Amino acid sequence: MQVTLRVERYADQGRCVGHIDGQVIFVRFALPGELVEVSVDLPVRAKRRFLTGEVTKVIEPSPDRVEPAWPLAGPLAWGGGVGGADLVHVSLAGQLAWKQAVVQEQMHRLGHVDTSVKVLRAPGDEERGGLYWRTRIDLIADEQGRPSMRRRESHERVAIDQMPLATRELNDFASRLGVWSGGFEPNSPIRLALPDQQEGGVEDNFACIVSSKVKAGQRKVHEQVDVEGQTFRYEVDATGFWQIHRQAPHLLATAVVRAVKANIKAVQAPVIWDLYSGSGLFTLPLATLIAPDAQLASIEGSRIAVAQAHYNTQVAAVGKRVMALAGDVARTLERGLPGKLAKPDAVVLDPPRSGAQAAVCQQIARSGAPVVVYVACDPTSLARDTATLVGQGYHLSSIEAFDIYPMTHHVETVGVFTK
Ligand SMILES: C[S@@+](CC[C@H](N)C(=O)[O-])C[C@H]1O[C@@H](n2cnc3c(N)ncnc32)[C@H](O)[C@@H]1O
Repeated sequence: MQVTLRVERYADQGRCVGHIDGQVIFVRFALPGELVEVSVDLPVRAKRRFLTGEVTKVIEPSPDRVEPAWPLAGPLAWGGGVGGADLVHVSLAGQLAWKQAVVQEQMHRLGHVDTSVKVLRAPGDEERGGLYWRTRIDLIADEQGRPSMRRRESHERVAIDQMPLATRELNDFASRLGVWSGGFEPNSPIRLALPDQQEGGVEDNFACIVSSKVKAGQRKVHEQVDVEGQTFRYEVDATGFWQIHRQAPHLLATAVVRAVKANIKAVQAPVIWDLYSGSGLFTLPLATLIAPDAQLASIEGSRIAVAQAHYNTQVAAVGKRVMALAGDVARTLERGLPGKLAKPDAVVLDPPRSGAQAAVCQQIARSGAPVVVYVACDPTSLARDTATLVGQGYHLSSIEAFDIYPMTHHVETVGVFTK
């Protein structure tokens, strides 16, 4: 079914909201204020509270609308439908405005906090037009063994010979390896990882992993992150979690260290928790830059990541001050941490998209930590957890957001809570 409607405002998941015959519709590739023609999706269930659909024609465009820089990622009706770039029709300034509006709205609606959030663009993204930022990509071999991406709303796979969200170096590296020419076993998952170019880097510092097997490079890649004038080095499993934007590790680790430093000035030997700590991106600078006698407990669910965090802290000569624990955060905190570590002066947490959720927020509050630095990749989860933390006596003392996922609706937010 095709309908014409006036788009009203931003909604979640990169969609905007409108109405047809009094019924709510969430529209992909739209912008507020536009008059658009929309193809309404076939209903998944007979009884629906709302409809979904996608723009097929723009009759009155928003000033924020641009031609998709990567047409394959644009609307299906224009030959797109591929590839995780749901804001590819929005100018870079418009993307920041969109993300700011969504974070503020979610904090207001679910967090019950009115706040003004500035969304910062990562250095270099403006010049690159919001493209060429991923240091990791995941593809899947199609039936002919070529690297491909799935077309939305279908089982069709579209063979690709470049990935414009990946850095130019990663695209070139894939060309040199012959990745774009195919030859893979159909349906194999392909992961490519290439750390951002760094001086004095390690030889063969890349990974091409196909169906969990290393086809080229190494399973462990080496990352360098500059934080407050110091360079930190990490060994990271190429199949595991690492911030994907080339600038994200630097931006987030800097924001976290500054927030902790600013809030625990007077404490001589602070105790810090780093929850959902991955391979230790924040653990290393926190252990090094906050105070010479700081003690840290990091908690992470992936055993491989914990082994790497352990290795990374040993190499950085802070291993004695860090207890790297493997396990579920809620269960580990329930069991309790030993001695001084039980009473943190600051808690840093960087949970997955679902957030920390009420139980962990309550455990943090029970620990008595006066400062909580919350790194969130989903504003909805952050807003829900904000409501819990505020209910436990914290207030949101600052919030900033980073556009480390240009061309997509995703946004990273760092909230600092104090009591
Ligand atoms: C967003 S990542 C952050 C990692 C790290 N702070 C970084 O920036 O590299 C979230 C991490 O939480 C871990 N994780 C997810 N659920 C968990 C849980 N319930 N308990 C412990 N760790 C968990 C994941 O394995 C992942 O490494």
